[in-house]
Amino acid sequence: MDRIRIRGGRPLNGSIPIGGAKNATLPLMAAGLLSDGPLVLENAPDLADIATMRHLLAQHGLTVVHDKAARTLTLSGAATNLEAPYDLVRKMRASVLVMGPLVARFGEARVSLPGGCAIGTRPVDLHIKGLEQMGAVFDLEGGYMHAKAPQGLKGARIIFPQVSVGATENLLMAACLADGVTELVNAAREPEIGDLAMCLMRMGARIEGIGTDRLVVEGVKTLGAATHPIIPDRIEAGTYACAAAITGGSVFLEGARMVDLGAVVRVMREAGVDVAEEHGGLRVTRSNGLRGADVMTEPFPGFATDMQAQFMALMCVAEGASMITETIFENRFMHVPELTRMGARIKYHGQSAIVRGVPKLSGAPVMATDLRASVSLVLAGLAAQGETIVNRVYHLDRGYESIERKLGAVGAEIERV
Ligand SMILES: CC(=O)N[C@H]1[C@@H](OP(=O)(O)OP(=O)(O)OC[C@H]2O[C@@H](n3ccc(=O)[nH]c3=O)[C@H](O)[C@@H]2O)O[C@H](CO)[C@@H](O)[C@@H]1O
Ligand SMILES: C=C(OP(=O)(O)O)C(=O)O
Repeated sequence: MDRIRIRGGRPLNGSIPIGGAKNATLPLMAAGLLSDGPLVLENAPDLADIATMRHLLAQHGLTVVHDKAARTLTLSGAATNLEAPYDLVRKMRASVLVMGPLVARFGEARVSLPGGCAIGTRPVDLHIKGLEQMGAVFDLEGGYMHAKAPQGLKGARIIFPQVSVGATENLLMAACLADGVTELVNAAREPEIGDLAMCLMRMGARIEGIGTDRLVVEGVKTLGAATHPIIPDRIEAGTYACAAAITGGSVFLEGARMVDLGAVVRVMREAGVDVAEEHGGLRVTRSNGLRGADVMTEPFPGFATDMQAQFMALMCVAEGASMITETIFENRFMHVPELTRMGARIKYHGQSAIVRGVPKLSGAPVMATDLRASVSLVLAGLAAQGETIVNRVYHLDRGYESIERKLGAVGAEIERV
């Protein structure tokens, strides 16, 4: 059951529930290492990455209970093993988020270096440099980062030379238990960071500047129990917004919030898609033709790199040309050759792609190497004439819960085969 078959050409109409954000849940789970808990995370999605993080934390010694019916994750206990093994870290890069909490609370961590991945080299130097500034000493041995801070971490002024979501999260968590004040300058402002900060505050942390690029954290001795609702997944919402738009339908995205979508809504409107706030969610409707629109990926509130592939699929059937520039990751156009196999006209050079819209795509067997590239092929398949088979569905299961059920419920002809 690792392929999805789609027969395209049906406009989507109805309502799609948006789950808790994968990219908020993963750091929130890592925050469970900072206290004995219990930390109760509400609105938890059921995704492969969440299961991987659960395994990682369990092998550190935490008790992690995922009540899928109640959609809660409950984390409790203290870490007894300070090593994050290669086998789990290579499966999911966000595993590196255990490093800050482990060093801050236990004075030591041994975390496998994640290595590169399909979308770029993705080094973790900013995580390491920040922790070093806070007094940790690093050794690299056998592919592992071994960090030690036997006297605990100390507050520091850390100026990020480049915006990094993961490094901001790791250092924010570490700073909560450091001695003194930590200032994170040029911090990432993604909604998932605000969500993490809110949860840490509920656990007893002292943080100022939430939602800005300067976070100031006054370390405390211990953190405690908390219950925290996870924010809705803005990338899942944006993806289904593209599904409504590419099929010429009208879909209500239950739970989605305009404020989290940043530039994505502005660009979709420029492309001729109507996005409106309604009670409890967003309605996305496309009644007329799509127009080409240019985008450049940027840190939040700019256009999210995690929406680039989906927007490109949309632009494949727009009238006119669109220029799509990827500035965050150096290799995030792996969907281009696959979209081309479906009849798209795309040329790319370096970090920019020109998409010239065509009236129709045609279904084909396709495969992709990462999560968002895979879902862009599902979107193209929904609009294409004939049958599309998307292979390697395990990529989709990392970030989209019940994708075939959610799309099927609004009229798509889609099944797992
Ligand atoms: C689990 C999670 O939340 N993943 C998201 C997170 O990934 P992640 O946290 O890995 O992404 P970053 O924001 O750290 O990466 C941004 C850029 O900075 C570079 N960099 C990062 C750290 C570092 O130490 N050195 C360095 O050079 C990266 O290679 C990349 O080019 O933010 C990305 C950018 O919005 C999203 O695409 C991912 O979906
Ligand atoms: C790139 C992504 O995730 P990760 O950082 O976990 O690889 C993503 O969610 O699109």
